[in-house]
Amino acid sequence: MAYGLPPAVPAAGSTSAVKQVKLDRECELRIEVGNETPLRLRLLSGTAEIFGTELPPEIWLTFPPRHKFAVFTWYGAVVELDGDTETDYTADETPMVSYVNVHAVLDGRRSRARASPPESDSSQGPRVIVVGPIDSGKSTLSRMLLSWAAKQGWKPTFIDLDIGQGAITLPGCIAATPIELPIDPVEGVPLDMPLVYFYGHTTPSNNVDLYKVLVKELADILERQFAGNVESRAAGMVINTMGWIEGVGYELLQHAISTFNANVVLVLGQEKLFSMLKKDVSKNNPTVDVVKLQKSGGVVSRHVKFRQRTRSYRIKASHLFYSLSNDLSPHANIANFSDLSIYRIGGGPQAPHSALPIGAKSVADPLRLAPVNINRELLHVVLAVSFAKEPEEIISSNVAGFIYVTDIDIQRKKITYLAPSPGDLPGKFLIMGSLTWLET
Ligand SMILES: Nc1ncnc2c1ncn2[C@@H]1O[C@H](COP(=O)(O)OP(=O)(O)OP(=O)(O)O)[C@@H](O)[C@H]1O
Repeated sequence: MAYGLPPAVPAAGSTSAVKQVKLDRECELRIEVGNETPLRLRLLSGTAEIFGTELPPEIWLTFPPRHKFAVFTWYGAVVELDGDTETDYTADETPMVSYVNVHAVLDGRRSRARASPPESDSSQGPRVIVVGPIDSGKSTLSRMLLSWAAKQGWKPTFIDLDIGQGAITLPGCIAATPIELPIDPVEGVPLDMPLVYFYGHTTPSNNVDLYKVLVKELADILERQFAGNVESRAAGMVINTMGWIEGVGYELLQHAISTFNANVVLVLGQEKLFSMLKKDVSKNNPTVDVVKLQKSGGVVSRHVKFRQRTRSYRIKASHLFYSLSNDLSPHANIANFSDLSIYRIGGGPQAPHSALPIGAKSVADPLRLAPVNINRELLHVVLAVSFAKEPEEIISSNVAGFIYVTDIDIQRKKITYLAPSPGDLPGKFLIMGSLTWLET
């Protein structure tokens, strides 16, 4: 957690002043931190939580500019704020009681799973998938359910299928990680041991087949892990999804539900999606619970610009450089072109249209592996470092981390990149998508 120093005395003329807010039971303080400076907040008395994680008493937490969150209290609390906010207001109507009721049901199922014979089907805890349109609060609800479960000693697995935002790692990835402690309200999901697959684009329409293949790979590997781990099997999983719910987006939701064998579908904020899923999911498997939940009035809708900004912020902010070493300060490395084998997935045969027989259509193979020639186009591109030992394993392998190309010297055939640690990369094969990052 980002623990801060005691409050500084505000400078003369400063607009930020320390203020106290008293919250009655079951109320929340909704905050958008100002655009320029961080906000410090502490709990003075009572008890309160941020998205399921309890606040430590009297310790200042520092939230970065533009951060949006809520401090909720079940029994009443007084909090203190130090700094500028874009907005802060208290709400007494929240869906928190219905959310915690869902948690209680899941908790019961976890206990029953733990009490069942290890080999039996009933030893599988809840597999929850959270779905809904963009900005319906899916990530936030996933986070609460995970933190409440962790607080009670469970170690549920968090799976993030949202390639647009990427709560675990970079956008363009799908990932899973065990949650052993309530999620830090400032730092977010821990990056200790994520299992990451690189899709390489921020929308699934770039390559729907590849997206499905990677979801299946992730599900298969988790299934194997669960088979050997009674504790995580009983704790189950919480799956966060994309806000794309129409057309192919809907098909991908159904694909995720069946691939992960989800048995609880939580639908946030949309009646139509709920009734469609209730019909379609129950048809295939009547034992799946499809539950409608109210969207919180506090969820802040982020316009496209802000999304792009958070996306590049996330890429910048350490996630690009997470590595197994957990060293978050990037190192600049130089390699020869011949040292790196870069591949792209999909895109169809390279034969130009004119080379095909008249009337023939080029059949784009979405899973085709194509070697990439190093040229200036790679500048500012984010590449994933695959664990694959052979090129044929690239699609089915997870990734160790990412590098970011900062310079290409065509004459000397040298490539300069930022990586999480100095020295050799943990794998020889690199994957390129459409993910770039330009510091602005
Ligand atoms: N009760 C609340 N009070 C204040 N802010 C909130 C509240 N609930 C959620 N938010 C904020 O609203 C924003 C959107 O919420 P969230 O990320 O959960 O939505 P989402 O449905 O997952 O979005 P997406 O489809 O883009 O992934 C986040 O910045 C989150 O911190």
